[in-house]
Amino acid sequence: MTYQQLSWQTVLDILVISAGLFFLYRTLLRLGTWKIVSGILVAALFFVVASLLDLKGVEWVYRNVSHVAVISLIVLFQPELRKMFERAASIRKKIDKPQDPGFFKLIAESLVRMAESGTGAIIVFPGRENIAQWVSAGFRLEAQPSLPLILSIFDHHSPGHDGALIVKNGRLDALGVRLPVSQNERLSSDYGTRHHAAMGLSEKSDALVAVVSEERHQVAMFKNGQMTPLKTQTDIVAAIQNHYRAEGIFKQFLSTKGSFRTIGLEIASSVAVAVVLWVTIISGQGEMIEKVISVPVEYTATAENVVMTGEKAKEARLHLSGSRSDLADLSPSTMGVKIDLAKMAAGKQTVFISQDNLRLPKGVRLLDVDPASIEVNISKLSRILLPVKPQLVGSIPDGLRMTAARVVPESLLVFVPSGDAEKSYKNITTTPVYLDNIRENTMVYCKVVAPQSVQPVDKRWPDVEIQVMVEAKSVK
Ligand SMILES: Nc1ncnc2c1ncn2[C@@H]1O[C@H](COP(=O)(O)OP(=O)(O)OP(=O)(O)O)[C@@H](O)[C@H]1O
Repeated sequence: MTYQQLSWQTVLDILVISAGLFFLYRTLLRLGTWKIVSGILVAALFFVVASLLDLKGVEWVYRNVSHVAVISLIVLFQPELRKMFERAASIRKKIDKPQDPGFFKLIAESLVRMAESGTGAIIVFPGRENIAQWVSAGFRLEAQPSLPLILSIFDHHSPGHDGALIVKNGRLDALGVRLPVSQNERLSSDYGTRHHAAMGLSEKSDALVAVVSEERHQVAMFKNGQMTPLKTQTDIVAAIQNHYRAEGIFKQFLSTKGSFRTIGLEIASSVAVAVVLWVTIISGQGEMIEKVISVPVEYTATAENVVMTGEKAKEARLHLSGSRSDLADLSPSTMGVKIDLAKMAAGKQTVFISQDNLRLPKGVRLLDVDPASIEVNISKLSRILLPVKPQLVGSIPDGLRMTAARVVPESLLVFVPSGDAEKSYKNITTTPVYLDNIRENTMVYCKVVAPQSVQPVDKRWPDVEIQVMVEAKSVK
């Protein structure tokens, strides 16, 4: 990248790519998919190095495999992509906040009390996203929260203590709800299914899940696939209040734990990777280059009463300029020079080849063309009757002689260019008839063979019948 190339668009381009890389990394880190991502990053790095070293073979493999790889990645990351889109769709949705200011203290106190007494519990506080698709079973409660009610729900003598309690709009909405268990290795196997279930829902949605550990006598909060053990009631109140605060898209993405130093380092790395990508691949693809290619010249049909005569140019060499990626994708067969004969009147015409009669892709410019113009001879047509002359090849076998070669029809009505050339058309011929194998009177069907400038009046050439009559040579 030279200084001249450093426009505001380039800077914006790099910043957008950096932001994309950073958010992608953060999202995948939160979802615990970073192992796959690091594999992809190593592959990408390998490609960048190969590109810098100009290793054509490796580049070729990457270019050809990349389309399949993109589809595979979409399939592989389908759950993550779905989650990203769902998250984006629910960004504007309002969160169902509890209205009672005493709610937070009440919940925190219940959690602390249960931790002290060693009562296992899971309480779910949904965020903006609908969690219905992830949870199952459970019983509708719709009750006003109170300390005795929460404690009795999770009392292990109570039949409804198994499963999670869902809190919506500051009310106890349902109990005994089953959550999706996390398949991630992020949470140590020292934790049991309660913790893995809380982790599972926090990975799949933006819900906050509070867990009280029966064994550890400890409260932990799960949000965005991260577990945070909390010691005091004040910390628990703060965590729940924080969850209900309107979170902007940036905060959601930054919500994975990390110090300012780590986040700063990640942002700097994203910018660095974006710059390397831009310099090695993107700017390379956008670099303007020139290319010379040969393309076919195509002619449309003429008007009814005229015909094109004389030599026809078949190919033109185009000198083009465009970005490396645009020129690499050019296919000469689909971008020929098109000469429109439909509206041309009789006479000699010169058609200049320009961008207008070429089907060039957007962004590709025509610098020069050889030939610069094409001579087109358009002649009026005359209607004449031309005899059909059979094309007889070889000779009749020994002992036989040909007495006649009749053609049906004997002549055909044709259009020929009028003027001086008109008289040069003496006849039209047929596809060959090989005489060497003819031992008796034979009839064969042949096609008409005529120059391009001779056209049948009836639009299509009829098949012609050739009768070859033979007889035995008389021995003298
Ligand atoms: N998918 C689930 N959804 C909701 N709750 C679940 C789910 N799986 C297990 N639980 C709850 O977790 C309890 C079992 O907890 P377990 O002891 O296996 O987990 P743990 O993480 O070790 O928790 P603790 O530290 O409290 O022992 C079950 O009785 C049930 O109440």
